[in-house]
Amino acid sequence: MSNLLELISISKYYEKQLILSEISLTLEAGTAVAVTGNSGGGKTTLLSIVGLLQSATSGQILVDDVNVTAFNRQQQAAIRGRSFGFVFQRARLINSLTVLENVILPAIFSRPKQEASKRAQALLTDFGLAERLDYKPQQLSLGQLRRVSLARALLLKPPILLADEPTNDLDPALARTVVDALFQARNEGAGVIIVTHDPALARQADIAFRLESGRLIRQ
Ligand SMILES: Nc1ncnc2c1ncn2[C@@H]1O[C@H](COP(=O)(O)OP(=O)(O)OP(=O)(O)O)[C@@H](O)[C@H]1O
Repeated sequence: MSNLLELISISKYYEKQLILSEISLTLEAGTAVAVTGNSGGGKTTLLSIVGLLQSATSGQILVDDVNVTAFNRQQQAAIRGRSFGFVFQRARLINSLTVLENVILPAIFSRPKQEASKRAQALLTDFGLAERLDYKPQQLSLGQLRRVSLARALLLKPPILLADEPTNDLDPALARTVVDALFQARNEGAGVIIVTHDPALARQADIAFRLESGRLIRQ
């Protein structure tokens, strides 16, 4: 199996506070990794560093064996678009676009519109949002926003999926659908990192870590 992602001794300080301490992690294709830990422990910070949304104070990040640590913003944005799908707490959806348009957005330059629209509609239907295609993000609940964000993340079948508390705000049946979609992507070869408070979800992953005092401890 190939390494999709490698973190080498990543540390992060906010001001003088150490949040992440020398974290090393390898993500292989077709593997789901769960990260649990206390609230405020740095899980979201870790995920946003992995996704090149913010930089670490020290350490290296390799994506597909390329060291991207020193890439500029534009280069990192290109890697993000190509390699990552994000399912984050604050889904960055565009308020002036409909649900369907938001989900199709990542594909506008790379796919025929019809093909992208078909897959987007299929994903949104799977996630119980068939009746909401023409809604705007501000007309949706948090749980619905989370599912729109998951559909958008899955649209282009990215090699790496990063999910921050993907089952929050969802009832058990919908949580199951979302978790199934993430593991289906894993089965199709994606590397998936899931930050979660849910021990049952963490147990389902191939490898589970706990973030404790800034260190990643394998469970
Ligand atoms: N931009 C920032 N500047 C300063 N401190 C920050 C910043 N972002 C996060 N922090 C602090 O870093 C710590 C880790 O935050 P983070 O959101 O990564 O934790 P978390 O484990 O994801 O928490 P939760 O489970 O509650 O979502 C917290 O104490 C938080 O207050």
